[in-house]
Amino acid sequence: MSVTVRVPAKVNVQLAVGPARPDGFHDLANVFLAVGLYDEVTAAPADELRVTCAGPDAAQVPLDRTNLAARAALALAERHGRPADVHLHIAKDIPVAGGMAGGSADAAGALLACDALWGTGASRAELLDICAELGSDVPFSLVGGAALGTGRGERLQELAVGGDFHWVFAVADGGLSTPAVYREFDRLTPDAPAPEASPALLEALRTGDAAALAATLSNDLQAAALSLFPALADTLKAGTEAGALAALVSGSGPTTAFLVKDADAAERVAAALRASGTCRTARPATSPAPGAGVL
Ligand SMILES: C[C@](O)(CO)[C@H](O)COP(=O)(O)OP(=O)(O)OC[C@H]1O[C@@H](n2ccc(N)nc2=O)[C@H](O)[C@@H]1O
Ligand SMILES: Nc1ncnc2c1ncn2[C@@H]1O[C@H](COP(=O)(O)OP(=O)(O)OP(=O)(O)O)[C@@H](O)[C@H]1O
Repeated sequence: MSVTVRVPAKVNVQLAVGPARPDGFHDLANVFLAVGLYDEVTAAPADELRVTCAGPDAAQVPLDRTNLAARAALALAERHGRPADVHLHIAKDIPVAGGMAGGSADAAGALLACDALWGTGASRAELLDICAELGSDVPFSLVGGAALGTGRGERLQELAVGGDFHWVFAVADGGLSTPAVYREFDRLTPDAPAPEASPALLEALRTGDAAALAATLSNDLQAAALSLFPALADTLKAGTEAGALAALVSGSGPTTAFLVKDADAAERVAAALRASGTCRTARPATSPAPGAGVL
């Protein structure tokens, strides 16, 4: 018997970042939107904890206990006083170290898959609690849809979305370390104001208005990501020239996100980005996508 869970990637349509806190994290107003690029995590009984991974970026994924999926299984097992005797297989389609919460998706997926496999019966509140311990983005990977994350991004308020949005994601050659991008933000922004969600952006999500969303997208980490990975400016320019409504760095990058009018525009912009030579590949996807779910 095995259990497979599908989990979406995310893009941050607003990422407002405050000053560094005493614990090293930053307070955020983080508007998450789940997008239809997915990892699948399968949990099956095994003699001991084992992780395998397949997919184009699999070589960059650690298979030891530092893997976020393994950490999720260990955290659930420990709380319930049982061994983490499970084989976790990750079918990886979300870019690694790309700012799309791929590791977080695998953590949320492993948690849900182990809960079902082991019959743990953890409540939603307990699962969300474990998610928050594992990482700031992990609760959103479980919930999906759209949500405003406050605190370090782990305290979620679900948001209504009035329609589908179409995107293209340009996958960069290489990754960026999330802590390094936050450190660069601190260096570039010595007097960051307290973060606040944009009412105009929340309204654009609520009405499903792509043009209004395009006018309100923002990412306070973008300048830091560009400072560490200057070639991203060429990718942003290529997508904009190809007709995207708006372009921004996804979270801590280096994946870049292009909001487009419809599915046809997504195919056109993706083709232009691939031909531009400014990214490794370009992937169309729609949002919102559902959160982690057993298949
Ligand atoms: C950039 C985003 O992806 C936007 O959603 C997230 O803020 C990052 O979330 P994540 O990868 O789950 O991050 P965590 O695993 O919780 O933290 C990794 C590191 O990122 C930095 N970090 C993360 C979240 C936050 N609110 N402030 C931070 O400064 C810290 O240096 C932390 O040590
Ligand atoms: N299951 C996992 N999948 C991918 N990377 C993992 C996983 N577990 C641990 N890692 C490590 O975490 C690092 C960041 O990977 P991840 O793909 O989660 O980055 P990210 O998408 O930029 O994260 P975020 O958007 O949440 O900041 C990788 O370089 C890898 O070493």
